[in-house]
Amino acid sequence: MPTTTTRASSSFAPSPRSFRAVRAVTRHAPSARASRLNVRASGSADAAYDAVVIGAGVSGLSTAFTLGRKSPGTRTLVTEARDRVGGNITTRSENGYVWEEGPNSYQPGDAILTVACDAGMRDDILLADPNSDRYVLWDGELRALPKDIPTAVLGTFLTWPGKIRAGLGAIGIRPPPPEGKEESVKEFVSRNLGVEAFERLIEPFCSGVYAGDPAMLSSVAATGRVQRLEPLGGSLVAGALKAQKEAYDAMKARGPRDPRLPKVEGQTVGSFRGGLKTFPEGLARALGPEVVKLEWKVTQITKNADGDGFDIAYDTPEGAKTITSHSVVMTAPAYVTSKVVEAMAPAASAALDKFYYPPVASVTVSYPKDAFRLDGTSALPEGGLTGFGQLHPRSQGIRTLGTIYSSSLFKDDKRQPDGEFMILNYIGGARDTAVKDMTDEALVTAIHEDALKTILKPGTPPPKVVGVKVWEKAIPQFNVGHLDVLADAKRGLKEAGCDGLFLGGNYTAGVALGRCVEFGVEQAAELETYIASVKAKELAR
Ligand SMILES: Cc1cc2nc3c(=O)[nH]c(=O)nc-3n(C[C@H](O)[C@H](O)[C@H](O)COP(=O)(O)OP(=O)(O)OC[C@H]3O[C@@H](n4cnc5c(N)ncnc54)[C@H](O)[C@@H]3O)c2cc1C
Ligand SMILES: C=Cc1c2[nH]c(c1C)Cc1[nH]c(c(CCC(=O)O)c1C)Cc1[nH]c(c(C)c1CCC(=O)O)Cc1[nH]c(c(C)c1C=C)C2
Repeated sequence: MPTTTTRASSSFAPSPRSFRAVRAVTRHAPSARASRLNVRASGSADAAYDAVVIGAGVSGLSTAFTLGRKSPGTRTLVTEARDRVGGNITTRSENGYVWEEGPNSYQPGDAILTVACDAGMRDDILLADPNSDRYVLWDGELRALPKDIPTAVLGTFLTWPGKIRAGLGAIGIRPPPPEGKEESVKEFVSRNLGVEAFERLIEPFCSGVYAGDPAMLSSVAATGRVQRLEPLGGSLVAGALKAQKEAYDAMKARGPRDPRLPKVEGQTVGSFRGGLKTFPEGLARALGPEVVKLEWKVTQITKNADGDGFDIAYDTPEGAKTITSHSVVMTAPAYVTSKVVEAMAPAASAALDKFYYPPVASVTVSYPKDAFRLDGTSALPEGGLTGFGQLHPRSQGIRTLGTIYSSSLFKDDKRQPDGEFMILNYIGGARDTAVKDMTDEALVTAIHEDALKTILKPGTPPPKVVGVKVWEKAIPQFNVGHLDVLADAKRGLKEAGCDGLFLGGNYTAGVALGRCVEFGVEQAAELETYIASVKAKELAR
């Protein structure tokens, strides 16, 4: 029997409590509403807030936290539809297990580490063993992804013809980029590095980051840091050298690294003591309950009658409310934002509705430590697996996209009972959307049968089920055309006169947690400038 199962989409499912609230309330006419807001002596409605951030995932919380630190006087509110903060970050704990239902770790860039230190979480940061291997299944064998160029050249990950093709392509001996055409990841990588490198290295990477289809993902939008190397240097190698120089110069210009930040080595990834949710909960605590409002579900945003901001309508546990703000940062998913701006900015709404979020199920199970085969991966002295996890290219006959070795990743933070080893399996994605209709039992059977083919000893009985979560709309796909659609959405807002409404969140920033935080920090600076300009105009009136 499962320890726990949850089935919910990443979109907000209203609680029975908020349904009751919606039915009970009589909506206020605009004139009555104005009387509930700050009213100036002149009688016009004053904006109650300088900035309202919608969504208390990492993007929204990082924006609000940074804004609060940079401009403490700013009247800021964060509103969240669910009864908890974190958004996709959902760490669960029960019966001696601590497990992640959404993201499992982050790349420890300076932005996320700095925000964590600023919010008092320095001692909670966990960094995994920098040598943790990522394995890719190929021809029945789990092969460690090469960590550097010498390992890629000397190792067995690619065949000799594959290595030669990739090497020649990387130095620029390959077909030129097509003029005026946005390439998919599959087209870009196959052209630059050859089909073998694409199939063995990049196709599984697209699963392990987007649960996506590399024939649909855009090379410029989904792998921008790699894609830009070709135009930067004329080839991937020349571009990488130039990018390295740029990064070195930028580092020198920034000055010495903040001494509070932990040293980041090799391929390490990060988490927090007690799981990833420690981070959003710590940010929400630092902001305080007056700033972070839970179960406040935005239903509509309109421009306010005075033209100096927005009216934001909510369903809340206390009934319907409308507040006003000079600026709004929308970090809810694109399909939510599309609905709430529809009346005010129909063209932006239509663009936002185009972003695609496929379903992904995360299935966490636990086996006795000695259930694992010790070939393919190295063994802990007492059994079990070491490393980060494994990915399964679609061509290899395994339905599960990949498996995280949860018990090996952050060993110092005990997350399962003694004698057991817990793994987190992701299944579904853009090329297997049927997972959203599978029962929890069918999902567990699917991942167990796959694990028997790769890491379990033959005959291992079914696992203890720790938790099953189906994300019906999991990760936005940065598919071909993504950047154009995003530009259309921004243009639609501008043309509808919505200056002061900013689009944020993972479909704008990038899907990595670290990137969402970095974007939140950047957005806070943009907001600060915008609010200052609104206040200057007010003073001049
Ligand atoms: C299964 C899975 C695995 C992942 N693995 C990783 C990983 O290992 N590493 C990594 O870096 N990233 C990973 N990601 C991606 C990462 O988790 C997300 O990109 C990131 O958490 C997005 O944060 P966000 O704040 O932009 O959006 P969200 O987390 O989606 O936050 C948006 C918030 O808006 C709220 N909201 C929605 N509607 C309304 C409304 N009407 N009114 C008010 N609020 C509303 C939502 O409830 C939510 O809290 C994974 C994602 C998934 C789904
Ligand atoms: C199989 C499904 C998924 C797994 N993780 C994700 C999905 C959809 C989501 C995800 N994973 C990573 C990121 C952030 C990327 C970043 O730039 O920081 C996201 C959104 C990190 C990541 N995970 C894997 C790789 C190769 C990367 C890139 C950076 C790094 O090397 O750390 C590998 C990997 N992901 C998953 C598994 C099972 C796996 C195994 C090796 C699950």
